Amino acid sequence: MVAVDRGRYTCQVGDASVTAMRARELGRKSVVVGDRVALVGDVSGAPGALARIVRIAERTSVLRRTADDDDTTTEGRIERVVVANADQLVIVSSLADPPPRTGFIDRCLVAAYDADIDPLLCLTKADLAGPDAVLGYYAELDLPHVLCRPDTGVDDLRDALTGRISVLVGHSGVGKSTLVNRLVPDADRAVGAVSAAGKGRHTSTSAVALQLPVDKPTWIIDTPGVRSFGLAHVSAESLLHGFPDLVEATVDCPPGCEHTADDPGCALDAWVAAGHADERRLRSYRRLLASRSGDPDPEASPTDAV
Ligand SMILES: Nc1nc2c(ncn2[C@@H]2O[C@H](COP(=O)(O)OP(=O)(O)OP(=O)(O)O)[C@@H](O)[C@H]2O)c(=O)[nH]1
Ligand SMILES: [Zn+2]
Repeated sequence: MVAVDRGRYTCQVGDASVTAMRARELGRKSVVVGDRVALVGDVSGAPGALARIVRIAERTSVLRRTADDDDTTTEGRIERVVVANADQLVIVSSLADPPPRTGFIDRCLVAAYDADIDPLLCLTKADLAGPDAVLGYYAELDLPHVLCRPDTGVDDLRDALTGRISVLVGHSGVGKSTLVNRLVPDADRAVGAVSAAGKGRHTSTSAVALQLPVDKPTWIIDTPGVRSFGLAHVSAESLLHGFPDLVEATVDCPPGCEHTADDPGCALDAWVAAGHADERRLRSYRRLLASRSGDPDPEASPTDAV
């Protein structure tokens, strides 16, 4: 399933784009972009033809987010499946305009590791600022990255995407639509101007899977609706696995240590003091830990940016 719009699902069957509705037998099961589905009815893709989705295949991966982990109401705690069956999460961050936000990248990394999806850091607007600050912050991680700028094309990114199903996430204005248009010239995603507030203008709306014109089956899933990655559904232990540069230290923590700044004897402080990991990574981890219990949104914190 490649797109959904007001209860109408678009499914790719060979070269045909088939419109389908949910069949009643699906019950309350959700169908999300990336799902492999079984269709019955008119699958010709002819104008006006309508098929029905009768079954959803077992998912190989599920990328989730909580709607908003600041919101402690039931609605705010609802866990949503963003995309099914992806094998790579492309975290798109601009190096300037808007400035990179490592807090957001860290959240995405947690979501990727939690879903067992490989992360790829895609740094855009390399013509405006260098990548050293961001790459320095992740120096202890084996994090693959690509740099994109207007004049050098997107060959490195295309190579990293080929043969995979990749989800693109990023704040508004980082240049995601620009990348998608260069990778899939037919996509025609709206490119907007960054607003004076640096927040970017919300120009694109619905998630969609697009096939890249390369020789292996290759998909990118653009998720313009995903503005943040609430992690309330991720356990404290899984959260720590989003910080592979810190996780090793915790074997020396006292039993029951929750690794907060208030935990006496938490081994993470000594680990960072000894120079094994960047102190800002520990602060970021503790902010995320706190955000899950309803404390102020760490993404709003100015210390979030490098
Ligand atoms: N200098 C520079 N500007 C870029 C680059 N890539 C994109 N831009 C500009 O950044 C602005 C935002 O680009 P978009 O592609 O619309 O960003 P987006 O992430 O899709 O934003 P939304 O559509 O709001 O989700 C546009 O004015 C682009 O022309 C780049 O590599 N360098
Ligand atoms: Zn600890």
